[in-house]
Amino acid sequence: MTTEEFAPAKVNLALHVTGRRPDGYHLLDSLVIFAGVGDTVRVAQGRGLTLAIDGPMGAGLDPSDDNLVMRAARFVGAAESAITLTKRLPVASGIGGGSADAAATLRAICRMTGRSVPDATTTAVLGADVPVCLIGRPARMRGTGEILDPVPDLPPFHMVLANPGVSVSTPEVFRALDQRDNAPLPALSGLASVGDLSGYLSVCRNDLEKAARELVPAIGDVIDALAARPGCLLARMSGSGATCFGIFPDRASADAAAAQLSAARPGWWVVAAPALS
Ligand SMILES: C[C@](O)(CO)[C@H](O)COP(=O)(O)OP(=O)(O)OC[C@H]1O[C@@H](n2ccc(N)nc2=O)[C@H](O)[C@@H]1O
Ligand SMILES: Nc1ncnc2c1ncn2[C@@H]1O[C@H](COP(=O)(O)OP(=O)(O)OP(=O)(O)O)[C@@H](O)[C@H]1O
Repeated sequence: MTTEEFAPAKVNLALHVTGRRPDGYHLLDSLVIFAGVGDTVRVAQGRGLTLAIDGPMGAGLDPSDDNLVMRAARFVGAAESAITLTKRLPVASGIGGGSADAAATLRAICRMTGRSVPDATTTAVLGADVPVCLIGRPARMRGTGEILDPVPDLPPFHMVLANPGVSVSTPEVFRALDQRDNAPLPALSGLASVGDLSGYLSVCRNDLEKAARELVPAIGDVIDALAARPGCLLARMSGSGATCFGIFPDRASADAAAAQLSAARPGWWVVAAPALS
């Protein structure tokens, strides 16, 4: 028997840094959604616990015991599992690929073995983004990532995700912040249309963007290039970067923008994808 789970990209539509704990971890207030592009985790019965990695973004990723897939498998006590990760999301790029893979692994192994999926909060030991990835639905994420609240239904919309091909170290970005006590997100309500959503987001921020742009100036080029595409309602960085997203009202405008951007910037990773509801 083989079981397969999709590991969708996580997108922080807004990310406010509201404080810092004594242990150095930051308090966040973030509107998180998922995109219809991601990695795949396949689990089959195996001898021992093994991991193989393929896919267009798999080359630089080590299938060792430290891989988040292996850590997640051990977390739920998997012993006899042959896991294959098909990596399509760029590594260390602000869209939570490793966390999404960990969450998909937890779901796949629990389904296969009949165990119940762990409570999301307990999975924060695997990484701050793992709980929200395990929930896998739009959420308001607070604390250091473990406080998750559902959000009112969001309107359908499409995104273009773009990454300049430079990996970014999350701890380095947090360390470089010059302000850590920003206001929380405004109340989430009245987001019936994509215009309402982009209006709401335009008064929010990604508080990691300034520090990330100082470390990786190409992030500014990506945001400018997305914002210049016809139909783009808002462009912003996700997570700690360097992937940025543009919001588009429909699939046709997102597909056209992605095609234009890929042609203009052949070295970038560019993809159009719907927001998952
Ligand atoms: C930036 C976000 O992607 C937003 O969704 C997450 O907060 C980061 O999630 P993640 O990559 O799963 O993060 P982890 O692997 O747990 O942490 C990497 C490092 O980021 C810093 N970190 C992470 C989360 C957080 N709330 N405060 C932090 O200061 C810590 O230095 C930590 O050592
Ligand atoms: N399965 C995996 N996929 C990606 N990265 C992994 C994986 N396992 C371990 N890692 C390591 O985790 C680190 C973060 O990678 P990831 O792609 O999750 O970053 P990210 O997209 O910036 O995450 P976030 O948005 O949560 O900050 C990298 O240094 C990478 O080597």
